[in-house]
Amino acid sequence: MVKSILLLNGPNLNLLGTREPHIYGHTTLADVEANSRAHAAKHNATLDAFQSNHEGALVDRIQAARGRVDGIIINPGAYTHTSVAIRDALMGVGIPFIELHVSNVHAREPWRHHSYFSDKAAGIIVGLGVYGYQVAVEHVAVNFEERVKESKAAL
Ligand SMILES: O=C1C[C@@](O)(C(=O)O)C[C@@H](O)[C@@H]1O
Repeated sequence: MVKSILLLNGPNLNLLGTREPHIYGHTTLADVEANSRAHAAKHNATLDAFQSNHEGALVDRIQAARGRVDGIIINPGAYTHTSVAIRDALMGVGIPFIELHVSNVHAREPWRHHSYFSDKAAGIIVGLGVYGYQVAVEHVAVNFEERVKESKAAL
């Protein structure tokens, strides 16, 4: 059973709800996190949420999840397009993850089209607005069982 989910949000996602609402909508990060927790609970899973504007803090949080977390949902924000360090951290802990973007990055500036995460993600959710977080939680809680077994066997 998937018991423990970690939800990570990168830089500027603390401004959800007020930041460029025509792109990111009006829902706050606090609401996203509460809703994600509630959906995890429906599947008897716990969800920890962490947001940081600092790359190293996100790396530290991923490392601390090793052996404790079954699946990660990450919106790396702008680090999507730059961060080898966060990619390496995810690879290093071997925890399966979903990459998520509130906006459709592929319909935006060309430099948002490249991600350091997509080729390693179990799945990618883009452009569903904050509803994507709910989809990601449901998917991890219900469908990550096999991946969790594989990642635990590899530890
Ligand atoms: O900060 C963000 C948010 C984002 O990850 C999204 O959720 O759509 C897309 C990124 O390009 C951007 O830098």
